[in-house]
Amino acid sequence: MRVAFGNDHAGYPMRQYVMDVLAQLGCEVIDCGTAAPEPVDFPDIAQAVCKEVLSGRAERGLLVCGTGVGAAIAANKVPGIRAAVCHDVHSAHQCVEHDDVNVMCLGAQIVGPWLAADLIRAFLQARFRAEPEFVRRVAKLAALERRLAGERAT
Ligand SMILES: O=C(CO)[C@H](O)[C@H](O)[C@H](O)COP(=O)(O)O
Repeated sequence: MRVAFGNDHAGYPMRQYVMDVLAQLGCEVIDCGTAAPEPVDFPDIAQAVCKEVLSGRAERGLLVCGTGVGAAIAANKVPGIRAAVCHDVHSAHQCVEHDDVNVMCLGAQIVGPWLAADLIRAFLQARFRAEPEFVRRVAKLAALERRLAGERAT
């Protein structure tokens, strides 16, 4: 699987570890993160990762900031992106299975490396379950996004 990965400065300490986990899982990584500890702004990193996902160059996105929260807020501003902060393994797979999440966000200051590896594995191995209630709800998310975009334009 091709994965767009991005980290800000707060995610930087976990960067190499996450890259190694992705490599072990056989992923091809599109690197959108910072390779230096100097401060950068997570909205810029999130935007770059989301662009790769929306273009289809990456099947999933993975963002690591300090808490995962800022990255998720930023990613969810991008139409077509469904992002979630996941710090437990159940959410990491259910968010894909039920909600078709395409970008997972982690907090490098919140979870340790072993849990991060389990979360990444759970997220990447999960597949959307195209059952009527899940399809309907994801369609409603898209409809909500279109409606709000239309209201903003008027
Ligand atoms: O977690 C984050 C946003 O939710 C960021 O990665 C930063 O850690 C956070 O905003 C703190 O910023 P700082 O410049 O590292 O103090």
